[in-house]
Amino acid sequence: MATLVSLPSAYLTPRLTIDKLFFGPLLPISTSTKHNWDLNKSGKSRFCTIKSRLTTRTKESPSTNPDTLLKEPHKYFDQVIITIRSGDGGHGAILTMPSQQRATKSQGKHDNKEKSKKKLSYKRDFDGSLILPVGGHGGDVVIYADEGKDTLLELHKKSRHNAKRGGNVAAMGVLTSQLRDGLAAPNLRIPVPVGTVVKRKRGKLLADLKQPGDEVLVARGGQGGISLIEMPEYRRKKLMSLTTNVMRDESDKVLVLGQPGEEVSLELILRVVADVGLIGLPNAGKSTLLAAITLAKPDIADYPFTTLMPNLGRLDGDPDLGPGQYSSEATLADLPGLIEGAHLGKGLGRNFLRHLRRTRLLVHVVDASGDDPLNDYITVREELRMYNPNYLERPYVVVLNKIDLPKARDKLPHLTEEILKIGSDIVHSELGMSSRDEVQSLPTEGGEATTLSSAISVEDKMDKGIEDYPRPAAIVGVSVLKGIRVNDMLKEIRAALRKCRDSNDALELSARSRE
Ligand SMILES: Nc1nc2c(ncn2[C@@H]2O[C@H](COP(=O)(O)OP(=O)(O)OP(=O)(O)O)[C@@H](O)[C@H]2O)c(=O)[nH]1
Ligand SMILES: [Mg+2]
Repeated sequence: MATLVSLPSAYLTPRLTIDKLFFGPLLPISTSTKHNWDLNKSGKSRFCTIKSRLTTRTKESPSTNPDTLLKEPHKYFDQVIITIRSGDGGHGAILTMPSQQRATKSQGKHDNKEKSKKKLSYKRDFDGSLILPVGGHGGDVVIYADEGKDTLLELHKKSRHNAKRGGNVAAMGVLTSQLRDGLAAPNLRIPVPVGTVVKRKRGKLLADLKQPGDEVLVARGGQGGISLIEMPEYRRKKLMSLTTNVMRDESDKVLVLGQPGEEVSLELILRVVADVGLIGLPNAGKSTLLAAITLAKPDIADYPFTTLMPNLGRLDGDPDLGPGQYSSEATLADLPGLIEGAHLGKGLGRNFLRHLRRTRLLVHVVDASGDDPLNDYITVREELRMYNPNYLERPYVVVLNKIDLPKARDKLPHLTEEILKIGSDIVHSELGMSSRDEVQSLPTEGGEATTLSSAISVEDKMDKGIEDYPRPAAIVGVSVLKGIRVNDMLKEIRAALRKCRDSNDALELSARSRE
C-alpha cells in the first residue's frame, strides 16, 4: 500500500546516507522487540529482529507428544494453549529521485532512457505530492469456526503459529507502480471447531465462536515502514512545499522500519454446541440411543467408557408438524459415561461435563436391567449437582433403557414411580447467570414455566438436594437396541424441546422488552 509522505528537513539533506539513517539515533525502537542491523561479510546490511533483553517474551507452549495424543485423546481434544505471532511490518527504503538516477555518469545513454521512462512511473497525488511505497503490512492472525473440525487435537501437535512478515520496499530506484501490490503478507487463518471459546492465556475472553464462520482477529500484523527520498537541497524545498502528511513516532522519529507483530498466548476451550445432551452411567446405552435416532455412528460396546469424547448426531424434524418440522430439528451430544466421584476426578473425571453447558435439554439414560437402577439414577443426578447445580434446573427426559430384558420390564412401574417422587414442583430460571447460554426456563409437570427473576447463587444451590430440583418432563421405558417404544421416546424428547424453545423465546422477548 502506498502512502503520502512528506519529508522532514532532517531527512532530506544530501548528507543523509542509508547507513546514518539505519545506525543513527533516529531508529524507532519498539517497546516489545528491538530492531538491529548487522552486517554480513559482504558489508551488506541485513535486518533482524532480536529478542529484547529488557522485555520478557511469552514462553512457547510445548507441543504435546504425539504418542500421548493417540493414547489419551479425550484428555486433550477440548482444550489447548497455543502461541501465535502476527507478522512484522516490512521496511520502507531510501529511494533516489529519478532525476538523480538520470544524472549518474556511469550509466550509458540506453540506461538513461530506461530511467527517464521509470521516472514517469513515480506516482503523484492529485495535489502533485509524491506517493512513496511503504513496507508491507505484517500478516494478521485470525481464528475462525470451521464446521469441518471436531476437536482441538491438531493444535496440540503444533502449538506455535507465526504469520508472515510484510515485504520490504526494494532498494533505491524501484518504482511505486511495481511495489504497490504484493507487499502485504497474507493473514494467517487458524480453523477451530464450532463452539470454541478463545481466551487470552489466564486472561480475558476474546470470542465465543458459536456459529460456523464466526471469526476473531487475535493479533494484528505490524505496520509497514515508510520510504524516504534522498535528494539535493533545491529539490527538497520544492517537495516540502508540496507535501502535508508526516508519519512520525512519539519521539518525532520517522518510521522507516516496519513495526513488529504481536505475540500472544491463547487458551482455546471447546464447548460442544448441541441442543440435547445424553447423560448416564457407562453402558447405559447412550451411544446406542444416538445411533438409533440419528445417522451418527458412535462406537458401541459392552464395556464401560466406550465413549471417550462427545459424539454428535442430528435429529430430524418431526414429520407430523408438516412444514414446521424443521423447527423441531436438534443436535444431540452423546457424552462419556459418568460415575460416582466423577466430580472428584474418578472415571473420565468431570471435564467433559462442560459440554452440557450449551444444551437446552438433557436425556438421562438409565439401564433399567441393572441391579439398582434407582440408585444409578440418583448417582448421576448427584454428580451433576456437585459439578454445577444449574444443570439440575435444565428440563430433562428420563429414558429407562433395555426393556427388552425381562429384568428391566419387571422393574419398570416401580422404578417410574420412585423417580417421580424425587423432585419438586418449584421451577427456577437461570436468568441473570453469567452466560446467556445458560438462560433457561423449566417446565413444571403441568407444563407451565415459572421464572424466578432473582438469580440464586451457586452456594445456595449446593445446599439443596436433588429432591429440591424439578422432576423430569417425561419418563419412558424403551429398548433402543431392539427398537421398542423408540417413537414414544422421540415424541417426548421433541415435546420437551419445543417447550423449552417456546419458554426461551418468551424469556428473550421479556429480556429485550426490559432493555
Ligand atoms: N439388551 C439391550 N442391550 C442394549 C440396549 N441398548 C444398549 N445395549 C447394549 O449395552 C451396551 C452398552 O451400550 P453403549 O451404547 O455403548 O452404552 P454407553 O452408555 O454409550 O456406554 P459408554 O460409552 O461406556 O458410556 C452395548 O453392548 C449395547 O449393545 C438395549 O436396549 N437392550
Ligand atoms: Mg457410549
